[in-house]
Amino acid sequence: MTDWSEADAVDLSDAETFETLLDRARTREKGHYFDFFDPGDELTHDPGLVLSQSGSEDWMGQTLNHDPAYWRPDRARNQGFETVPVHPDYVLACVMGVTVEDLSEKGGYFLGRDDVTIHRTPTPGTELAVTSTVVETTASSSRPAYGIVTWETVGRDRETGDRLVSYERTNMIPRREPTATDGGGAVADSADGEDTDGTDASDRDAGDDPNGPTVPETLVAPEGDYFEDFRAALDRAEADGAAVAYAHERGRTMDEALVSGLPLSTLNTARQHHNRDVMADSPSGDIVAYGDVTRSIALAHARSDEATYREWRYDEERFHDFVTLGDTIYGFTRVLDCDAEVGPERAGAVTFEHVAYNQHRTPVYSGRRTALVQRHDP
Ligand SMILES: C/C(=C\C(=O)SCCNC(=O)CCNC(=O)[C@H](O)C(C)(C)COP(=O)(O)OP(=O)(O)OC[C@H]1O[C@@H](n2cnc3c(N)ncnc32)[C@H](O)[C@@H]1OP(=O)(O)O)C(=O)O
Repeated sequence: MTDWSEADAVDLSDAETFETLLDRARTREKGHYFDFFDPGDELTHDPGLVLSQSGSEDWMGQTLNHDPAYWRPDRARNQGFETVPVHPDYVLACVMGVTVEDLSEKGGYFLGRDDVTIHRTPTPGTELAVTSTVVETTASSSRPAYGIVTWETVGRDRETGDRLVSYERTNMIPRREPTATDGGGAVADSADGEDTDGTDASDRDAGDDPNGPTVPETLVAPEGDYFEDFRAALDRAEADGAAVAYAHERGRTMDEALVSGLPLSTLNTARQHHNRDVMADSPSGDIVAYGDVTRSIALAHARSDEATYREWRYDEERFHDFVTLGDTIYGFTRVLDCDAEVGPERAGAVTFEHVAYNQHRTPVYSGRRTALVQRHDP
């Protein structure tokens, strides 16, 4: 009888032999199907990840988050940090990155995130301890091949146990037994970047169309980057029946470093970001950007037009469409509220709605953000 453990018993370099072997082999799968998750289940995410200055700097450089408080000791101290901290977008992306293997590596898409709180801004060298609890599992009525799962995730400092960030996140997760009626066609339609009605958004003037969307006639932009500038703009807009909303000039085209490099640096193992072979056959037709990268770029565009003091809270974050290699991400901001009573003397809270949109003017992300913004004269 052949001893198959003998090194020479099979020629693995012969293509035909190898293909036959592959056909017979069981694939040891990664990740979990929808059916695995039950409300109340708790999961501890084992990959330890140590937040690093180089990781944070790479994230900030690539996403255009160039706030000097996260690069320079003098500017960090000036903003109330003891030493240069790691950037909150990097922390959030790392906390979520290490959950992917347990929660969403099987596939499906990151749909949204709510109730995101930045509890502390850690320093380089902080080791993460991340846990998740299944909050809700629901069937998808439009996509029988998928279910929708919401988890609550908390990222802590492993040494002190202090909470760093917490949030609720929702993904579409494939079922073990997919049906033939997966609505992939609808996705393919939107993935090509065309509007579904076949028109270019720039051709439409909502104000002239009685059936068009309701939008304010006038949009006001703040005159400067400080808390008082945002408050003055809101006052001006209220007096004129206008809204405070503006676009940011910068754009960032999605390259390999952003689409595959940054998620992998957070230990995010979602195939969507790095396996072009599998993704060629998926609704998006190619690898897609990590939602946290897309979002961070849009927020960076907004922060470049704002004297940010601290990141604080985010809510109603939604990912509306795929972002693939070569897409360019721009940012648009609406100012919702200014609260002078919150925060330290030198800053006030401003609540924004930010949109990331692509070169076809299609929104790919939207979310609310409350940040502390510096005052002119504390
Ligand atoms: C991390 C990570 C992965 C990633 O980062 S992937 C990159 C970021 N995400 C994306 O690129 C997805 C972008 N979104 C889309 O392309 C479309 O939304 C999508 C996924 C194709 C779905 O399109 P639909 O038009 O079918 O979308 P619907 O709005 O109808 O949603 C489908 C069902 O989901 C429910 N739903 C949507 N958002 C939420 C939410 N926040 N909370 C709860 N449920 C939500 C929606 O109600 C629909 O339900 P039905 O019962 O009607 O099916 C990683 O791997 O973790």
